Amino acid sequence: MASPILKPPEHQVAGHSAKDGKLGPVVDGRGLFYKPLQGDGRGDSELSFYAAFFSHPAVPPSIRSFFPGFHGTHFLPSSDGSGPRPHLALDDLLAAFRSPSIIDLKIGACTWPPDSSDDYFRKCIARDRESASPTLGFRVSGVQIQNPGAGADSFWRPLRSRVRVYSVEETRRVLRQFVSRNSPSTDEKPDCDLASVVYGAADGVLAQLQEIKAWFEEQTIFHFYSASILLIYEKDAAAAAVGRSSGVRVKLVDFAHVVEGNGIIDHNFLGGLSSLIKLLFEVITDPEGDGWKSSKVHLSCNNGSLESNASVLPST
Ligand SMILES: Nc1ncnc2c1ncn2[C@@H]1O[C@H](COP(=O)(O)OP(=O)(O)OP(=O)(O)O)[C@@H](O)[C@H]1O
Ligand SMILES: O=P(O)(O)O[C@@H]1[C@H](O)[C@H](O)[C@@H](OP(=O)(O)O)[C@H](OP(=O)(O)O)[C@H]1O
Repeated sequence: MASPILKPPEHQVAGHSAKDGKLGPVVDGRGLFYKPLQGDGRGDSELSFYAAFFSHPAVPPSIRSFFPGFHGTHFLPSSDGSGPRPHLALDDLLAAFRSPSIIDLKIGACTWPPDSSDDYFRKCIARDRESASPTLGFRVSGVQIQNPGAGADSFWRPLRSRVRVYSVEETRRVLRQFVSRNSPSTDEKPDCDLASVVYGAADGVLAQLQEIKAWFEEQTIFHFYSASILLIYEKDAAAAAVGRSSGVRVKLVDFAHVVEGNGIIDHNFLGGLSSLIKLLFEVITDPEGDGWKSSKVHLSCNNGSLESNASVLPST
């Protein structure tokens, strides 16, 4: 069989990109996503995580299914032309989708593991403070939303430099735009028409997040700093899903900063996940988006604490 042609993924919404001669992931068009091992120990750390996670007897198969399948490392040419280097071979989570809407949500008020260097701590906290992470316990890292009015292959992709500094209000809004049929690129109020299917169906986002949360309420094996949850769905499939599977996928990615849990609950990830669940639930129960009130949130973090007076959580 001829070797597959490797190319940058068409639907990558965050992280390092192989476009423009830079180092980033490539796909083979046959179902695999190859992520180059990054330097500074990050690549080795992510590789160790995948090896430990998929061989750990205490991780239930149902939880493994929320992670990309791991197929070892492959020596492949680097997309930046720097020669062959090891790549993690992962399931291509987008392989089955033609026009996917995708959002990458970086989970945790705190994005740096304990024992990070001072430089790394400073880099992370500077980015976190520009974002909704300290307040919400998660932030949007990237998003693309299919724009139905403009054709199946037309997407709204806000600039990543804007997305990563989204305020709480902007985060709430994009979670509504994500499940709306009206155009995300206008000032129109998001109609949230697909929220009950995408977020609320029996096999939808909330049901899957609750399953993940139930595991995080018990597991003390790993602490997931700076990992992301990807939400992926196809608008046409969701619109036609009445009584059938919504086809929505929830996946965890990006494990360069996972550390051992040492018998302690991952409060940082669990807190962000709970906050995300609450906001998504609000989209279903309050599609008009009126039930919000101002409250003060205080989230403790490695090396410090963060406080905010912003309007944050939905009233209950
Ligand atoms: N297995 C996968 N299949 C398909 N797409 C993926 C997969 N893993 C990641 N992606 C895409 O690549 C993006 C970046 O992934 P990831 O966070 O792992 O990369 P990264 O370069 O380590 O990111 P960062 O710079 O934020 O640490 C995700 O937002 C998603 O769009
Ligand atoms: O969210 P953005 O805007 O995509 O920014 C990136 C994000 O913060 C990553 O988590 C970080 O990698 P690490 O988590 O591994 O530090 C990366 O650093 P890098 O550019 O130094 O790789 C940033 O560029």
